[in-house]
Amino acid sequence: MKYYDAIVIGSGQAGSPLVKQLAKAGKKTALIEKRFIGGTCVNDGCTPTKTVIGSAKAAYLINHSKALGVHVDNYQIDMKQIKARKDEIVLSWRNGGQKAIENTENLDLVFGEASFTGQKTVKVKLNDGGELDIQADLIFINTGTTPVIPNIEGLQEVGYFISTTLLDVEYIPEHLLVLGGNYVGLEFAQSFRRFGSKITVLERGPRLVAREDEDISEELTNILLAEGLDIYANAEAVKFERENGDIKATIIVDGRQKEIFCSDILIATGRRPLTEALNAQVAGIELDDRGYITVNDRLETNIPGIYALGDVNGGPAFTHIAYNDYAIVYQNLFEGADQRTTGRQIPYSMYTDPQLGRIGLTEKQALEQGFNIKVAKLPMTSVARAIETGDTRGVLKAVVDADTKQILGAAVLGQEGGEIITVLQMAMAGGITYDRLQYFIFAHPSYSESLNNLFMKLGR
Ligand SMILES: Cc1cc2nc3c(=O)[nH]c(=O)nc-3n(C[C@H](O)[C@H](O)[C@H](O)COP(=O)(O)OP(=O)(O)OC[C@H]3O[C@@H](n4cnc5c(N)ncnc54)[C@H](O)[C@@H]3O)c2cc1C
Ligand SMILES: NC(=O)c1ccc[n+]([C@@H]2O[C@H](COP(=O)([O-])OP(=O)(O)OC[C@H]3O[C@@H](n4cnc5c(N)ncnc54)[C@H](O)[C@@H]3O)[C@@H](O)[C@H]2O)c1
Repeated sequence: MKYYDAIVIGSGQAGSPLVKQLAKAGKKTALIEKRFIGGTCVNDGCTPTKTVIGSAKAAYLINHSKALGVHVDNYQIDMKQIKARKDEIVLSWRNGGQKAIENTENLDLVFGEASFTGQKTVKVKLNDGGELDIQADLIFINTGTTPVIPNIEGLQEVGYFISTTLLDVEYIPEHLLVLGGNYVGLEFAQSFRRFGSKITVLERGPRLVAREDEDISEELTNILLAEGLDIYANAEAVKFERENGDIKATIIVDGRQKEIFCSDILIATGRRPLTEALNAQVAGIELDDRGYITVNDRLETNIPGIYALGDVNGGPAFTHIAYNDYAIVYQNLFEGADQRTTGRQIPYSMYTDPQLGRIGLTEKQALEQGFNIKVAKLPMTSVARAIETGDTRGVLKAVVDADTKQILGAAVLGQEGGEIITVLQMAMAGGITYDRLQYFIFAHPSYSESLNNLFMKLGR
């Protein structure tokens, strides 16, 4: 048995910064990672998808440059080059992260799969053979999630992509059937449409991005339809089979059966926590009924000294939230702070093009919570910067408290939506009321300047 002060399981977006700080604080620390440094975000998620989305955007711009007086006769999509560029960027992040960890004193990096053997003891099945038994008083679990694969007749036989494997294709799928109409499904669907694939999206729920307000979902759906995607809501695949080299999908849309022929399938139907291998029950760690680790608002499990950070604790599954989990735990343990997850802001941005930036409450949530609200909306066609740049797709929407004038939430579907939402997030954090933003000085011509006109819609 080897003794440490701290063990971190998983080098995701919380574990990687945490191990360096633990070691710096003088704790003898072990980081156990079964795959790659950087976890999902660096290797399978944010970094590679946003790199591929960058290539897809270039294709879109070429296709739409004529309206700006720029005529391009010919262009080719080189999937091998797109993949190579993605690999290079991912590797540079992964290797840079690994080097920083290896160069940290007091920190052992162990490649292998960790599982609990007792309350504070862990066995590591080493990737290059053998096992290692370790023990520590402080244990931090940051094992993340993995895709959920629906149990559909014939799916295993015909084969399918998940987000990780689709990132490695070196050809353009002829007709990609995408199951799931949310973040993963839509970012990939739009990108591959721009590379030249025919795309069909099946969403089981009543509409795309169903957590958003209906008007935002509809606006985004119309943008994607205009790019040539076929979209079915209230839709599920019930059977797959091979027929003459194609995949025949039997689907049910609005209760009616239909057949679709496609060449490839992407499963983007959500993710589940990576807790099975952990053997958490041996340590007495409580999981919820979906397998997520239960934590309090300081991210500690029911076992004192064992924490769960990032996607695996069932909080909002975003990199910046995993990072904030790290910040909360670190500040509480080493800076004497009392940081909690309760009430923290949850911004996010979906990287369709245009992006959908979001912060705070939707209109529906604000009404459900009993606020007396006013809603402001401004189409991107009224935004000077968008008109001048040549892309007026989308809309800005803000929900405010009519009594206190506080901003309760906002959605920005438009160019730089993910950046504009940050301006609103800071206004919300600083308690800047909407009436002050009506005459706030923003640089001209910027997208953020449109916030003047957005809030003017609410009157003085
Ligand atoms: C396609 C895709 C695109 C995404 N894009 C975005 C985006 O644009 N913006 C955003 O904010 N979020 C995005 N996300 C979500 C984001 O990637 C995750 O929220 C983030 O990576 C969460 O990190 P984490 O720290 O919880 O764990 P992860 O990053 O998932 O890391 C967990 C690590 O633990 C390791 N591990 C698991 N079990 C064990 C074990 N038993 N022993 C040892 N090691 C183990 C895994 O190998 C992994 O390296 C995306 C996700 C996907 C799938
Ligand atoms: N830009 C970003 O921040 C970003 C990008 C990608 C992923 N992510 C994160 O990754 C996580 C996973 O994303 P995701 O899109 O895979 O999951 P998700 O849970 O967000 O969406 C899955 C969608 O699939 C639908 N669905 C489920 N089963 C289905 C079926 N059998 N047939 C058709 N539709 C079905 C659901 O109704 C839902 O709309 C998200 O929680 C998100 O936080 C974030």
